[in-house]
Amino acid sequence: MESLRWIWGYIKKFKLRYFIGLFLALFVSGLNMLNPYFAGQIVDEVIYGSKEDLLWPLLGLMIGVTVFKSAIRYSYQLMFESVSQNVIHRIRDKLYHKIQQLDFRFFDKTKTGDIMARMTGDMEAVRHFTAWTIYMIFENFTTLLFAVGFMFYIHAPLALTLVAITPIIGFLAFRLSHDVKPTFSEIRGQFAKLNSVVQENISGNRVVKAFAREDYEVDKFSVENQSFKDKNLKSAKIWEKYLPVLDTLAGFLTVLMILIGGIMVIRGSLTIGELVVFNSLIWALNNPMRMAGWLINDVQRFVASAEKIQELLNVKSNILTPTKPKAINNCTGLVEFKDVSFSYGEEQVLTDIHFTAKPGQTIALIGPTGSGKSTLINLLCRFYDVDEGEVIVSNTNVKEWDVQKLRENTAIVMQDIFLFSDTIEGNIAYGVPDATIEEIQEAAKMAEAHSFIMELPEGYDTIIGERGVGLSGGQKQRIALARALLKDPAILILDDTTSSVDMETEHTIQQTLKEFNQNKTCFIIAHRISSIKDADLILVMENGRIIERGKHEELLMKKNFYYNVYKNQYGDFDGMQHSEEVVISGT
Ligand SMILES: Nc1ncnc2c1ncn2[C@@H]1O[C@H](COP(=O)(O)OP(=O)(O)OP(=O)(O)O)[C@@H](O)[C@H]1O
Repeated sequence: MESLRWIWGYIKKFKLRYFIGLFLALFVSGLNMLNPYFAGQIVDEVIYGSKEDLLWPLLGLMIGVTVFKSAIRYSYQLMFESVSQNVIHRIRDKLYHKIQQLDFRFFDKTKTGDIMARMTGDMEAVRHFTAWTIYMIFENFTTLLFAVGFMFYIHAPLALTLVAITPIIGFLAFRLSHDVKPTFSEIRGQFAKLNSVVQENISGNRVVKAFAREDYEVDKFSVENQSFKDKNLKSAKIWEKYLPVLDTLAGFLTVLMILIGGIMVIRGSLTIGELVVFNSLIWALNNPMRMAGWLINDVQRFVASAEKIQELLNVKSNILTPTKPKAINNCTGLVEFKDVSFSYGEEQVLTDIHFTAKPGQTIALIGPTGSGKSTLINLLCRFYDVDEGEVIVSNTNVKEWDVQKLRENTAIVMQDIFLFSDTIEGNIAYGVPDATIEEIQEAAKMAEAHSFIMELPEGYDTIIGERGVGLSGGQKQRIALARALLKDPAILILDDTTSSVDMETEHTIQQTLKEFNQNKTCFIIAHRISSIKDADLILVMENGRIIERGKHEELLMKKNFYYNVYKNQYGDFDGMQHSEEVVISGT
């Protein structure tokens, strides 16, 4: 019922068309009574009444009714199809819009394949229900009502005998509906799993091949595929139990009608013509019985899919713009972390983080993998909310910002670079769609990407494959950097952005960035000392805490974690020599 109410919310925008369709279906149900009536007239009046001149007009009427009925049926089928396409178009739009609003936590725990299953298979089940199932139920039901009414009008006792069987059918239909429903939920769930396996396999196909794990992947798929088959068969077994009974009852109805009707004809209480009418109308009783099983399946499939779609539509994002966000016209780039603690789940990932980054400063984050560097940045962009403390940007808590504005003022080059299957120009201009080609080229030059782009056969018009297939790791990083620089943000965040770029190119990029960042706040996460040594403030992180802070020289003097990293990267001799120089210059 809930699912019906939900789909009605979408259908009602097109209710005029839908009701005209239903009215036409009702009209056709009524027309369905005419040919049996004419057939009865041919028997009683033409054959037994010897009114041969009525034969051709009656046959003509029968042909006319058939053609007319087909034309009307075709037009209302088109109406239902058009409403269903409009409905599904709106739901798909809404779902896509919803997906854009959902936060990182949702994507952390939801598989892409699951979302894809809702956008495709579940949508199709809803479309089928709106376009076909509803009118089929209505058409079958109204035809049955007309037929029963007509039968009672012709011969009430015979009609009553035939109708007496319907409670059994009603009971069976109810049982089938009840038994089959959970299996459809299972099927939809399994379909989502199957989709996830396929999606992950395609996304990770290079890893699969590199590790020669094709057989393992095939086995993994087979397990899910088998389970999908089993769940479908389990569902089929349930309706296979009921469908033959419904079918037999439908057949039994014909036998019953011939038997009792025949006796009545012999006894003279029914004319042969009336028996012919009953015989022609019996399909209107039979058909709904035969269809009941299939239609119930369709309804339950729709309910399972509608529930899945509603579930996604009802997910609430935790990261929302407040009802009255603070109006910040000029983001200064001042960033303050005040005693920030954070966890993704049970385990604390950041503890007591505090620091201030002034406009124009470069803040570097270094530390072992998993120490919380990227997480800290995630809080700055409000991809997640802090558990304790405050993240303040431009003197305003990030929770008071309009989320979109906050992100417009930050540009991030993520560790896991994602490029769209679009031209290089389109990828660089992603954040600034109306940028001129000169501005795009300028950003590419700053990111040291211009020269390699120009060497490509189609330059900036080169279409890069999904996720940037066709480019080297360093090239992808430079395009992602250009994309961020083009935004000209108040806060620039580079998460391991030059890790795949050679030292020389990295050095050139750094020099360019120094000029570019003069009045911006820049965060650099890196593992290479060379990437961060010129930073105004280096935060050394371990286990979610800042364990050292200061400038390069100050940290070397501390001879602690940072010093050891430096020693490892530059070698003992050079490290010692350099640190001595530093100590000397620091004294
Ligand atoms: N989305 C997430 N859900 C749950 N745990 C996460 C998530 N992202 C990171 N973590 C965990 O949080 C901790 C910090 O991860 P984070 O990515 O911030 O580290 P990092 O210092 O940036 O590491 P690296 O240098 O390898 O990029 C790790 O233990 C990681 O497993």
